[in-house]
Order: sequence, then C-alpha cells, then structure tokens
Amino acid sequence: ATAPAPDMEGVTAALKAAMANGAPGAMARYVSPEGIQSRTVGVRDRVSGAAMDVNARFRIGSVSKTFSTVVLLQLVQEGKLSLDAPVNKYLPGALPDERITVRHLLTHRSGLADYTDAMFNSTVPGFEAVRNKVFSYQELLDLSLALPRTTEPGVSYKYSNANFVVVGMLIEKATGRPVADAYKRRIITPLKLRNTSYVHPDTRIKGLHVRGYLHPDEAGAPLVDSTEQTVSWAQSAGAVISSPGDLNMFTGALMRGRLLSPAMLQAMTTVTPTDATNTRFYGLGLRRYDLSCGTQIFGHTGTVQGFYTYAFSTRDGMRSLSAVANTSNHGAANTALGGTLEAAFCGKKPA
Ligand SMILES: CC1(C)S[C@@H]2[C@H](NC(=O)CCCC[C@H](NC(=O)C[NH3+])C(=O)[O-])C(=O)N2[C@H]1C(=O)[O-]
Repeated sequence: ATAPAPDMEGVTAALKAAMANGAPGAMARYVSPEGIQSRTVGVRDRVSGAAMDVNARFRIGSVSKTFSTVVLLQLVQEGKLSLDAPVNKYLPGALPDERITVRHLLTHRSGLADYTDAMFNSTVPGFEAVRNKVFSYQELLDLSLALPRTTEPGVSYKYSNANFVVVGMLIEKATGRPVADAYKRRIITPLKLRNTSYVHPDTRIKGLHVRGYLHPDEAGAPLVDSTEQTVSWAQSAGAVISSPGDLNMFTGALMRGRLLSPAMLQAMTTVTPTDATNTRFYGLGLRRYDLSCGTQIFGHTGTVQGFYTYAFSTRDGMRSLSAVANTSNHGAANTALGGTLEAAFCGKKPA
C-alpha cells in the first residue's frame, strides 16, 4: 500500500501547540520518497529573536542511546562482545550481580537504578549543580549502585540512564578508545552526518544552533537558558548533538540496514511493551510506536535540559521524521510535539 501523504498542516499545528505550552520554538523535518518537507515555528534564540532554523543543531538527549546501541551491536557482530554474556565478563567486578547481561542493559531490564531521578528532583537547582560538572562513568555508576535495584535482572522493563552509562563503559573497554571515536568512525563519517557531534565535556553547541530553555518547577518562574552544559551526567546515555536532517538520515539508514546486519537489526527491533497501552514498546536501545493508522515507527525520544526530541522512521527506512522543541520540564509541550508523529506518518485524519 502506498504511504499516506504527510499532513503538514497537522505537523504545524503540533509545533504551534508545543509553543502554546511554553516552547519558544519548534521544528520538524519529514523525509519520504516523495521528498523532504520541513516546518519551523517560533525562535531558536529568545534574546536575538533569531527564527527557528531547520539547519540548526541541538542536544538530542536519549536519542543518543540509539547511537550507543548501534556501536555496541556492531561490536557484537564483530565478535568482541556477546549480548547474553554477563556484563562482568567484560568489566570484571563492575556490577554487583553476575546475572546482569549486555542485553539487559539495552532493554532497560538490568534493575540498575536511574540516578537522575534524585539528581534532578529539584529541576533548576539540580541542573545548575551539574551543568559544568565532569563525571567519570564510574562516578555515575556508583550513584546508581548506591540505590536499590529496581527489578531482578530480565524480569521487567525499568528505564534507567545507568544502563547506557555501562554501555559506554563497554564500548570504551572493547575498542580501547573514547566513545566519541566510535560514534565518528562507525556512524557519523559513514553516514556523512556533518551536523552531528559528541564533544563531551565541552559545554558549547558549535555552529548554527538552537538555544534551549528549561522550565523551572515553580509555575510562572522565568525560563532558564540551559544551552551550555557538559551533559556529563548522561554522556553515552544522552550527550550527542545533531540536527533534524542528520537524525532523519540516522534513523532512516539504520532501518534500511546500512549500519547493522539484517539479523542484528531484527534483534534490535524485537520489542516488548513498556506500558499498558500496547502502543509503546522498547527493543534494544530503540523505541517502537504503533500509530493509530497501523504504521509502526522505530526510533527514540529525548529529554535534556532545554530540548525535547523525537526521531523515528518506518521499518523500511523509507519515511523518517525528526522533531524538536527548545524547552523541557513541561510535559504538555512534549506531548504536543509528539503530535507531529501521527500527522506526518498517518496523514490527514478522514473527515
Ligand atoms: C525517558 C526520558 C523521558 S528521561 C531520559 C533522558 N533524560 C533524562 O534523564 C533527563 C531527566 C531530567 C530532565 C529535566 N527534568 C527534570 O529536571 C524534572 N525534575 C528536564 O525536563 O529538562 C532522556 O532523554 N530520556 C527520556 C526518553 O528516553 O524519552
């Protein structure tokens, strides 16, 4: 069946709804065999008033987890790691439970607690306390290990940034190089992602970029410009910088099989439900959303101070959408932005 034309008015309405819910600006870029369509609303910089720009870079938050997963699965393909081996086989003594496997990390079923819940319990003070800090992977893992496990290994899905901190440790142990080198050599260079980078612990977003604005917890309090930060609290769990076009290319190329073997991509897209709606699923470092029109889309979402991101493609990689709003800590803005997915992939609702 031919895919429905995207409802770009619906995409624009979703972007405007994100603005109505506190985002200074938002944008979306949709790619299909019929071509590229972009929409932008509002500003990328509240001080200068510069308009949102679809060529601008921004922090993609946990969409970084899919970059880290691709690298790890390539290492599995190369025989350097095994998905069902204990993590401690490669990082002796790292985890207190020998039963936790590499696969448990990628499926958020390890039971390792998410240290960011406490770190950002008070949004702005928590952010200000870490925005210029540089953590080692071990310091972040220690924050998690100081907390109770959240599940027996493999038993249930409990999302945790700690899982992808350990993924970063595995990548650096297996390659003997920083994760930045692996992202560059295995993803950024082969796909020519000229607006994608991993610059931890540099706090800047170089070149044309979107400024991010964090909502404080206190209603009515002024937005906080959160653009400059190390993102050292996340690193391989959330510190990649990219652009709408590069994210379209990344998710599309991933689904078209340019980064992983067919068997490994099949493993990555083999999912289990993450909630009771039976429309939201998680595979290996990858989300699957089942849309109202029956289309299944694969990708990831991101929430980092000042930026909400969605980056998804169809399973054949022929249709991709990336969307960003330059705010965070405002759930209604995030939900509104998510409306771009149904509009783009399902097209106009029947009258
Ligand atoms: C599962 C998520 C939503 S959270 C996880 C990761 N982001 C974080 O862990 C940052 C959490 C604090 C962000 C902050 N919120 C607060 O400080 C609240 N007190 C804000 O909104 O800027 C990411 O990205 N993932 C999202 C994902 O995967 O979609």
